[in-house]
Amino acid sequence: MPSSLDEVAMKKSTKKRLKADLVVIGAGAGGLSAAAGAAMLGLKVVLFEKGKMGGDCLNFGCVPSKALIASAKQAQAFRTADKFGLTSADPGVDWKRVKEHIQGAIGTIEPNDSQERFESMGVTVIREEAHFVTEHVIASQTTQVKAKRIIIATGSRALIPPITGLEDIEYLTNETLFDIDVLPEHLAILGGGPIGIEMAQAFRRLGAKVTVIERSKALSCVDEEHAALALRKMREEGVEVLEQHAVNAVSTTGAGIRVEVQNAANEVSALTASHLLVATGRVQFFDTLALEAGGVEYDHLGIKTKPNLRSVSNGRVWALGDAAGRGQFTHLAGWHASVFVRNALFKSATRADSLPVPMVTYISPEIGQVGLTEAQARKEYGDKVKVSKFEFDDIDRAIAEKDTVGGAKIVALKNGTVLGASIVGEGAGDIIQLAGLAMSNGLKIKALTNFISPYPTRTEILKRAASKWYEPLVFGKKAKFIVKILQAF
Ligand SMILES: Cc1cc2nc3c(=O)[nH]c(=O)nc-3n(C[C@H](O)[C@H](O)[C@H](O)COP(=O)(O)OP(=O)(O)OC[C@H]3O[C@@H](n4cnc5c(N)ncnc54)[C@H](O)[C@@H]3O)c2cc1C
Ligand SMILES: NC(=O)c1ccc[n+]([C@@H]2O[C@H](COP(=O)([O-])OP(=O)(O)OC[C@H]3O[C@@H](n4cnc5c(N)ncnc54)[C@H](O)[C@@H]3O)[C@@H](O)[C@H]2O)c1
Repeated sequence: MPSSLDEVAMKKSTKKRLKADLVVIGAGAGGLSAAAGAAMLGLKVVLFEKGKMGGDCLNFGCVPSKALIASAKQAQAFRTADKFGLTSADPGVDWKRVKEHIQGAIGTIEPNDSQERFESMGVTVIREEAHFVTEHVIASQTTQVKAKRIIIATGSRALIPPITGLEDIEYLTNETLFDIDVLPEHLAILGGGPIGIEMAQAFRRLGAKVTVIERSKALSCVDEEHAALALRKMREEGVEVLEQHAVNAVSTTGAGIRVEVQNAANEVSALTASHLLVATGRVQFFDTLALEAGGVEYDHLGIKTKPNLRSVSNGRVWALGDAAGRGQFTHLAGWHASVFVRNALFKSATRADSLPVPMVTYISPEIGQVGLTEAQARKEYGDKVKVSKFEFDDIDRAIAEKDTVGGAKIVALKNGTVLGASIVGEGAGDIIQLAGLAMSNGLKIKALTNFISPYPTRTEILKRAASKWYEPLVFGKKAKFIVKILQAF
């Protein structure tokens, strides 16, 4: 029930007053999916967005980065055409038109996330910054809403590390990268996570010199062996990846941005780049939300929530997406919205961690990962773990397409329970979904052998990796003996 404090807050305010079943703060992947679901189920929803509808993914994240990667992939195809009997060429890169392509992709998707679309669903959209007034009441500059439930889906922003001189120079983040006027001559990238590595290969393929500076290991989030293969291929394309390198200081000189680095042996050197991208992770920002007024506890990871994403301290509040501090993916934010709808509206008891979350790194070769990596599984389950592998160089479609780099590995317990899978190679992000389906539905490795895979596809690799698991059994002495006996009947 609303407290008297809420009533006082509502009465004292001169703002427009509304009542809602659900207030959603943030119109990114998480907030929009939850708002749409609730509105379609007949709830009165008020949605606050202080910036662009669609949040990070549409405007400064997945969509522009994947559009850029698509341009870069085409540029690379020019260079490597010779292997198909075509004449290779150095692609002419028109950065202005590449940017138009990026904006075109955003523009095509934008209507799905637009204010008009949500208003047509019956959602009240307020394009202002929102904050808590009490545990029940959310306000923006013009409006105050008393809500039965509140969703915090406020996302994250680039974490800016405390590096000497960084605040005094003009550096780029994901919010400014896709707006730059010229293609960088030399792009230095701080951070070898998914953002740094994806952008490194894309800009290199478009013609920039690229140096990634990673303080520990690049792509540490995925299977070690597969990350090493992908990084080797990127280095062969000319991307410089400095691992175990700390950045001591940055400054602007006449020649550009000077980055002073120190390697693991404490040797100091410097490079000068035309542009510097900071991609050293993300941080949730709750500074303007007045969470204390809402009685919402949080820490450096995000809003403190129960396994069903409900706040530990204010039962009316739910946290979705990046703000929940449980991973940063658009598909995860979408799943969080589903967890909210199932729990809050259908009173089910779905946990946010009840399904494995796949991740795809959109480089060439692409890396798709779901569940535990081999190293994680061995650490947790020791010698109960068995790994089954298959390489693309024995997949006919890959051979026909002259792209046999990489392979698949399935990590399972010896009883066939799939713990994880990783694929490196063209199409990995699509292929990994089969493993995700199996894991999400408790299917054992046998299920990955028990379907007809169309020939010739790259997806066949998962079935071949799973079939390898059974090779000793199917083609072993025991099987041969049984077949021999059966021939007598
Ligand atoms: C360069 C880059 C590439 C990425 N690529 C991928 C990818 O390929 N695949 C993938 O799955 N993920 C990718 N991600 C991650 C993905 O973008 C995020 O995980 C996802 O956008 C999170 O969605 P969200 O709804 O939690 O937050 P967001 O999309 O960040 O939305 C939050 C919204 O809340 C608004 N907001 C914040 N505070 C307030 C307030 N007080 N009042 C009103 N509004 C507020 C913000 O303006 C924002 O619009 C990428 C991220 C980056 C940066
Ligand atoms: N394909 C995808 O799905 C995709 C693509 C991009 C981003 N994302 C999401 O966005 C999140 C953020 O990506 P990200 O790459 O910024 O972060 P990240 O946290 O994944 O990686 C940051 C990297 O920067 C390094 N680092 C931190 N401080 C440093 C410093 N001072 N100097 C040098 N290196 C430093 C870290 O060791 C780490 O390797 C990802 O975790 C992911 O969830 C997903």
